Amino acid sequence: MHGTPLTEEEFVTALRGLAPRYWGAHSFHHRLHAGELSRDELRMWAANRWYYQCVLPQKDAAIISNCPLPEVRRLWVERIVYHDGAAEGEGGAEKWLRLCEAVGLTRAEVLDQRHVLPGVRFAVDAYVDFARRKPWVEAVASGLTEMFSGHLMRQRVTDMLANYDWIDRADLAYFTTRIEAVSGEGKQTLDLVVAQCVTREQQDRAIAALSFKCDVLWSILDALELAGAQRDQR
Ligand SMILES: O=C(O)c1cc(C(=O)O)c2c(n1)C(=O)C(=O)c1cc(C(=O)O)[nH]c1-2
Repeated sequence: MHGTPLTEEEFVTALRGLAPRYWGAHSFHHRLHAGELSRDELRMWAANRWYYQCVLPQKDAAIISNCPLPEVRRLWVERIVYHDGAAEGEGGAEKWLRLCEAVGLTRAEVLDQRHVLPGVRFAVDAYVDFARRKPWVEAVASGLTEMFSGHLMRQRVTDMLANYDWIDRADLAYFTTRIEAVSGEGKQTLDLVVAQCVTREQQDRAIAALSFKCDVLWSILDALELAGAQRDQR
């Protein structure tokens, strides 16, 4: 049963209301920010998050392939170029690889995904699968976690520089660059979702999509936390 549509303000408030379920609140992120991760845990975090980073262009390509609107496809293609770069050795993915190297991983061991945990693979694959199967607006709405990520990434840069004295600002270029991009992208995504979701059913589906994405991100960190605890017991 779907009732009367929410006003724009109510809809945005409902979306933002999911903030407590965002991965910024996860204990693994708390430990990461507080400087409590061992070097090995930091390496596992970077190598596993690589899997998320490297499928993002496929997720965005799935949105494009399901979207009949040229004006949206034109916007969305920029996200693919952002991560993949306009040429070899450029783009977000390359910056993530440099962060991996800064925490002590070789490129080869990141690229062959040997450290990717089953739970992380499951969660990330579910995100791509969601974008392939669901109507494009829902897939776009699932990316609204970016509304919450700017603040978290800013905090991460400050905290990691303060709490891991062997990490330099240059090592965190992925985040410092991303912070700029995310404020624009987050607003663009929100405007698009608000414009497209005008019935209560569409609004409810968008809220459910964002809730699903919060679960995806949370599951990534659950898997990392559990793997760390299991290593400690050995
Ligand atoms: O560092 C973070 O906490 C964080 C979170 C998120 C997010 O909330 O999904 C993204 C990113 N970073 C990010 O760098 C990024 O490129 C990105 C793309 C997307 C997406 O769903 O399309 N989320 C995120």
